[in-house]
Amino acid sequence: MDLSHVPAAHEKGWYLALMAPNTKGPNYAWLDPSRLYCHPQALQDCVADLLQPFQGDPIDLVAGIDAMGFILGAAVAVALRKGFLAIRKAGHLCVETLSEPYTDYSGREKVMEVRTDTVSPGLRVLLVDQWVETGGTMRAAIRLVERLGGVVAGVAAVCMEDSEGARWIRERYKCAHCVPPRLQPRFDRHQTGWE
Ligand SMILES: O=P(O)(O)OC[C@H]1O[C@H](OP(=O)(O)OP(=O)(O)O)[C@H](O)[C@@H]1O
Ligand SMILES: Nc1ncnc2[nH]cnc12
Repeated sequence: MDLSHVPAAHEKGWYLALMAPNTKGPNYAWLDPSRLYCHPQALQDCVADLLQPFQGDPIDLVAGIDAMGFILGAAVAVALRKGFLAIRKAGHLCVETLSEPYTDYSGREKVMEVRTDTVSPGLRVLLVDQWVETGGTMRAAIRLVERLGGVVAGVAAVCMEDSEGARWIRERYKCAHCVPPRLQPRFDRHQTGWE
C-alpha cells in the first residue's frame, strides 16, 4: 500500500478504494474501511466529505460510536473545534449511564451506553460512525441522545447502505456519507468491485 499516492483527478470518495474486503468469514463485517485512516490525504478528504452537508449548521457536540466511530468522530470534532462524546458498548463506563439495546448486522443483541452528565436538553449532537449497515447501531445511538433531551443535528458515516434501518434514518435526519451515487449500488450489494 502506497500511503502517499493520491490519484491526480480525484472525485468524492476516491479513497474508498483503500478499504479492504473481509477475508475471514461471516463473523465479521463484510468490509474493513480502516486502511483509509492510514492515508493522510484520505483521512482529511473523508472528514471534509462528512462535514460538507453541515456547513453553517449549529452543532454543539460530536458523538462517535464505539469503536471505529471514535476515529472519525474525534477527527470531525477537532475539525469543527467541538468536543467529543464517546457512545460506548456496554460495560466500560464507570459513571452513571443510560443504556439502549440494539441488534446490528451480525444479528447479535447488544447494548450501548452513554454517560448521563453531558447531553443537556436542546444540545445539538452530530453522530458519527464508521458505517451504517442495518442501522441498528446508529438508531440506538440516536435513541440515547434523544432520551437525554439532545437534538440529533445530523448523522455521518463513511457509508449508509440502502437498508430499511438506514432509510429510516435518512428520512428523519440530515445525513452525510462518502459514497458517490454510482458506487452506492455496489456497497448495497456488498460487492465493491475492486476485490
Ligand atoms: O448498521 P449496523 O448493522 O448496526 O452496523 C454498523 C456498526 O457495525 C460496525 O461496528 P462493529 O460493531 O462491528 O464494531 P467496531 O466499530 O468495533 O468495528 C460499524 O462500525 C457500526 O458501528
Ligand atoms: N465496517 C463495516 N464495513 C462494512 N460493513 C459493515 N457493516 C457494519 N460495519 C461494517
